[in-house]
This record gives sequence, structure tokens and C-alpha cells, in this order.
Amino acid sequence: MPKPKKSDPKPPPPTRQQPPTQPPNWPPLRPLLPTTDLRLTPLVPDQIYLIRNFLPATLCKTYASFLLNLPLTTTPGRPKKDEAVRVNDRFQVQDARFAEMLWGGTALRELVLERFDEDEEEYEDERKGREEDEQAKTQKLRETWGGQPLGLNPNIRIYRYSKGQFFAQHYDESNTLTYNPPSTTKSIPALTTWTLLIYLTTCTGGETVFYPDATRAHPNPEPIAVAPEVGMALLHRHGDRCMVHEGRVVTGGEKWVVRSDLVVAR
Ligand SMILES: O=C(O)CCC(=O)C(=O)O
Ligand SMILES: [Fe+2]
Repeated sequence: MPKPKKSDPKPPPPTRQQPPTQPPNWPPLRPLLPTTDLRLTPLVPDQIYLIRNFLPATLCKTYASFLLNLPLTTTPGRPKKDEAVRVNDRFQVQDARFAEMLWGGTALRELVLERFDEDEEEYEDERKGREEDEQAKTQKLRETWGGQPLGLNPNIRIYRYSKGQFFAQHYDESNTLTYNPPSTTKSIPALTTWTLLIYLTTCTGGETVFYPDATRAHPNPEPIAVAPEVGMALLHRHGDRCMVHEGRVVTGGEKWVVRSDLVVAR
């Protein structure tokens, strides 16, 4: 199998001919389900988490029709050397406000910071009543997310895959950035550690498929296929420990995805 390529998460630098894209006037992220109704479900512990109903179906509908009017561009057929073949329509914008809406205006911040370990009962029991409770939790938090989480990458990407479109096997790189917390003038050295995908539609085909590395114990591991579900969020570790993955060809309907990344302090 040829070596999987990198994806291209860095936005192109604005040039004189090409001013930066203006952030769209995103619809409010309402209604949402109560945070207490949502969970961060490990699909592969420490590698892939799902949040079902992260955005309710009504909101996904609103978003899909809003996004339709954005200037989406079909990705060039010929990727740069070392980039994965990616055939879809996309819109990319630097938008710290929208990144903050998705992080602090939804359940995401609380799930990532407070409730990232609630499905791990053994660990919960073991921890209970221990003095170093808080310290242990902070350490586990940083191990899970690759540092202290700050928010989401303002580099927002929207993908539309129509029938026949796909994203070939690749891995996602970690990127360094300077994170500006909302309503402050602070600048924090930061890096991205996990990919966030939010599926706005369901479709036939179009699964995001992960290929675990072969090990001595599991020489032929089964691929893990995630079928897009309306409003489901997926988080997967990227950078050094990113699993090779792809977006399978869509065979019916349209697959709409919002992509960002988790940002942690460096
Ligand atoms: O659309 C998908 O299912 C995968 C997208 C992806 O891998 C990426 O954005 O890097
Ligand atoms: Fe990817």
C-alpha cells in the first residue's frame, strides 16, 4: 500500500490578489440539547470519541441550507506533492468567533474539560476518595488531549461531498498556532492535537474509516468505519499518533461536514 499522505489543514496565506475570506454570518447554534443529555463516547479509547446529537437535526438542516450559499470551491483535481487526493467542495475561513461558538456555546467545552473520563468506570472507582483526585484528573486530562485544552482552531473548514466524491487515505498533522482567548488580548503558544468533524447530514457511503496499525497481537486489525449521522461530532487524535483514515466515496445523498481541531497550550 502506498504511504498515506498528509491532509492540508493550513489555510493558504492571503495574497494581495486574494484577500482573506470574510467570516460568514453563521446562524446561532440554537436549539441545542442540554449538555447533561450528551456524552463523549469512546469508540477507540484514547483515539476516537463520538458525541451523538451534538447538534440537533433541526439545527443541522438550518446549517446545511445556510452553507449551500457559501462560495464553496471544488478542490483541484491534482493535489500538491505529499498531499492526499481530496475530491470535495470546500469553504475555508479564519473565524475565531465561530470557533468559540462551537467550543463554549455548545456542550463541547464541558465534555472535553470535565466529562472526558466518565465512561471509564474502573478508573472512577479507583480514584474515588483519593486525596490527589484533582491532580490525577488534571494529569489524565492533559494526557488524553495532549496538553491543557484551550478551545478550537479558528481555521474552520466546511466540506460538501456529493455522489462520487471522497477523501483518500491520509493522516492529519498537528499545527502550531498562537491562540487568542475570546475577549482578551492574550496570546498563548498553542498546537492542535485532535481533529473535530461534525456531520450535518447522513448519506450512503461516505464513512470516515480508520485503519489501526498492525501489531504482533493483531496483525490484521479490522478497519473502523464511522457512518455519518446527523449532528454527530467525532474527535480523533492527530499528529504523531494519528491513525491513517479516509472519507469513503459517497454513493448517495450529500455529506456535509464542519471541520476544526482541538487546540491545547504548548
Ligand atoms: O470527511 C471525512 O470523513 C474525513 C475528513 C478528514 O479526514 C479531514 O478533514 O482531514
Ligand atoms: Fe483527516
